[in-house]
Amino acid sequence: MREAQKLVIASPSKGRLQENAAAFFARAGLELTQGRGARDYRGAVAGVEGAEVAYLSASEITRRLALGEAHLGVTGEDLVREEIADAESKVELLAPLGFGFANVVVAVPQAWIDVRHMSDLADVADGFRARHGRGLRVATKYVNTTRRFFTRYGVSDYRIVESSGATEGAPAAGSADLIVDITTTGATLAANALKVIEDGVILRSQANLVASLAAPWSETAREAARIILSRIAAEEEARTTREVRAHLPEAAGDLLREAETTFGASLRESNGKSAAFACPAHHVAALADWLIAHGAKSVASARFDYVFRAENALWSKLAARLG
Ligand SMILES: Nc1ncnc2c1ncn2[C@@H]1O[C@H](COP(=O)(O)OP(=O)(O)OP(=O)(O)O)[C@@H](O)[C@H]1O
Ligand SMILES: O=P(O)(O)OC[C@H]1O[C@H](OP(=O)(O)OP(=O)(O)O)[C@H](O)[C@@H]1O
Ligand SMILES: [Mg+2]
Repeated sequence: MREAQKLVIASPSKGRLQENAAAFFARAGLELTQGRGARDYRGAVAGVEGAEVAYLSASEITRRLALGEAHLGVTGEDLVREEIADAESKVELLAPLGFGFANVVVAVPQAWIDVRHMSDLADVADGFRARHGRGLRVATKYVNTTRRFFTRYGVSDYRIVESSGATEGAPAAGSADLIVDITTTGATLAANALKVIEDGVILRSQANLVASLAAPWSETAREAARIILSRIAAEEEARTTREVRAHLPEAAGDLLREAETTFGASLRESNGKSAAFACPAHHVAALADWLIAHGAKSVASARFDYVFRAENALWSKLAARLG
């Protein structure tokens, strides 16, 4: 009974997301340990009471989140949209994680030279049965995603051929006419003489940190989630922010305020001779140039390890949904 009250974090145990997910938790200073039992695939979070880790495939993680059998998980948005009916009400996508990028696309044989847009595909579908005596066949494991997208574009006369592997081979093998599948580099599509329909990118997916709204959010689970999310948020802010220190002849207030608004930086301290900003990492060079142009003698930037805030944005987002 007490076990069931713990926070369950589901982390990919195999496939494309495994290594990056482990690295993501490690960066946040969360050491996930794996239990000994190879059958068990359960672990813990070092130093965080009340949390346990379930190592599962990305697809199984998505299913458990929907069922409320895991509280937090790392999985692809493509799987969330496909596997969870009414995803908005069952889970909360807390944060995109910057890895596991892949597009879910509609792809047809390159030989279909007249088919470039979804409207062309709708025309083909309409005339296909008259010409071939049967409707179009679409090979995919993204059944729900395909149905929603095809309906939106008025493609109606088709049949789905469920495919769980080597989907790209289906048209050449003669078991389907076109496919809906996930692609990153496009190499597999090209190797199978397929092309992506121009407006046929259904979803630009990446790995997300996802919370279940259906899970039993006991006090223990909430407290563990709050701690874990504050570390994740602190690491994320540290990774995307730099401290910028400038030695200025006179740290005029107007100048500092202009620096803040122009570069999205926030002034942390200033004392007439020097000023320190927290600045988005991608604006550091521009801010430094600008400060030097406005009289700074030197500008140095440094990384933070963690930036903890009283207001934890990730936890606030989740708490608001949990009520
Ligand atoms: N090139 C890619 N191909 C497929 N998935 C990718 C790719 N890049 C990132 N992903 C993401 O990784 C998720 C898991 O895919 P992966 O193929 O690793 O699963 P798996 O654990 O091997 O399970 P399965 O056996 O069902 O494929 C995808 O749903 C997607 O979100
Ligand atoms: O656009 P690309 O970079 O070529 O990647 C796309 C391929 O990668 C995935 O398969 P995966 O290697 O995961 O094998 P699987 O089908 O066994 O899951 C996906 O199903 C595509 O087949
Ligand atoms: Mg795969």
